[in-house]
Amino acid sequence: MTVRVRVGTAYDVLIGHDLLDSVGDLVPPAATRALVVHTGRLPAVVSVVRESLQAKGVRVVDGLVPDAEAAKTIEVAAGLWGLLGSESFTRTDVVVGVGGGTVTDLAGWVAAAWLRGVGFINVPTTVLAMVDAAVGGKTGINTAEGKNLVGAFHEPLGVICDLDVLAGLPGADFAAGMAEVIKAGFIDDPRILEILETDPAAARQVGPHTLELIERAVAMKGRVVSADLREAGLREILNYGHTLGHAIEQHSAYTMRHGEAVAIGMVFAAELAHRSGLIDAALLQRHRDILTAAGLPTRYADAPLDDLLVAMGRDKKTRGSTLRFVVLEGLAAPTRLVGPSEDLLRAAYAALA
Ligand SMILES: NC(=O)c1ccc[n+]([C@@H]2O[C@H](COP(=O)([O-])OP(=O)(O)OC[C@H]3O[C@@H](n4cnc5c(N)ncnc54)[C@H](O)[C@@H]3O)[C@@H](O)[C@H]2O)c1
Ligand SMILES: O=C(O)C(=O)C[C@@H](O)[C@H](O)[C@H](O)COP(=O)(O)O
Ligand SMILES: [Zn+2]
Repeated sequence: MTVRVRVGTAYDVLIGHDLLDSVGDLVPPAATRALVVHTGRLPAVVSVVRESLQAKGVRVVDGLVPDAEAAKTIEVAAGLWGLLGSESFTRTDVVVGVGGGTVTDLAGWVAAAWLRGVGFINVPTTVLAMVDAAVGGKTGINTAEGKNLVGAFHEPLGVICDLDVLAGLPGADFAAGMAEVIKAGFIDDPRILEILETDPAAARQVGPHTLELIERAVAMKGRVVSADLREAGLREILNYGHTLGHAIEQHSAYTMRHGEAVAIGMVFAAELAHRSGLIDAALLQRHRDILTAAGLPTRYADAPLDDLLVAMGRDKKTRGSTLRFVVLEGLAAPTRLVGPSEDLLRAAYAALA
């Protein structure tokens, strides 16, 4: 069964099996070249994508990039722009990102900036990229000062989520992707939480609930970004857990997975909300229970809060020197906590130790 989630009126996210050879169908008829951005770690996947593009008469250029967060740098992006230049890519040509969220973020940004914007297609190969990174049009890279500080909103032409590729995904990466699915559960779709509470193994490996969990998370993200692509307001809810999460990722020099850092960040946000009288102890504990059952971290004490506050000062939700957190005022009821006191921040952080 293939599920199709329409995002806005612009594009579809396809979720199912045996979908890789349909990537070529997303290429606009005028395209003659495609840059396939990938890490070299999934040769069988890239080979099917390449053949699918070639079958449409498109010449494929290989854009090999480093694995994981090392791909999201200006140097790597510049290398790909060099390739696009030497291969004379025009505005009708396309970029295809095949990989995890780091690859789709990079590929999207390279496409967003090339000739001020060419088309790109995402072929996410991790749970995280399928449910979140490849969908919604946030593209970008990191700088030395922080996470995703340079980028653009640039929507893909389409997204192909072939669940077959998840068979070889390490358990820790599977669970890290589920952190974003759990995020979707807390901010919008409690059915996700019920599924994971009934079947905790679903957060760690492919199983009978994988399709439904991915579909629910994509549908939620699709609804939100369709209403607020450029994050004027509503879209901020997708940042639940990310204010502290991004700071922790950066502090770990990106040795901690994005989803793991977001898991800790969600517990921090829940602590802030509980200590502000917005949520009860049971909802706070539900965060810890579901994330722990998924094999995700909920404790953290590896950095002085003062260091993390510097990074949080560069969070995109910050206004001037005022930190703004997405918090819950109930299950599936996100709101904002604006300018929490230093005492509150320190107490919530201490509770993570
Ligand atoms: N743009 C957005 O809206 C958005 C949303 C969420 C996260 N992100 C970004 O996504 C990134 C994290 O993505 P990620 O968790 O996919 O990390 P990742 O891209 O680093 O992939 C994780 C690991 O899985 C490996 N891998 C990928 N597919 C595989 C497969 N099918 N089988 C075996 N191994 C495979 C990769 O080689 C890598 O080592 C972060 O940079 C984060 O900021 C962006
Ligand atoms: O799509 C969004 O909007 C999100 O916030 C989704 C997040 O899961 C994702 O990690 C995103 O890249 C964070 O964006 P940023 O604007 O905080 O860099
Ligand atoms: Zn995220």
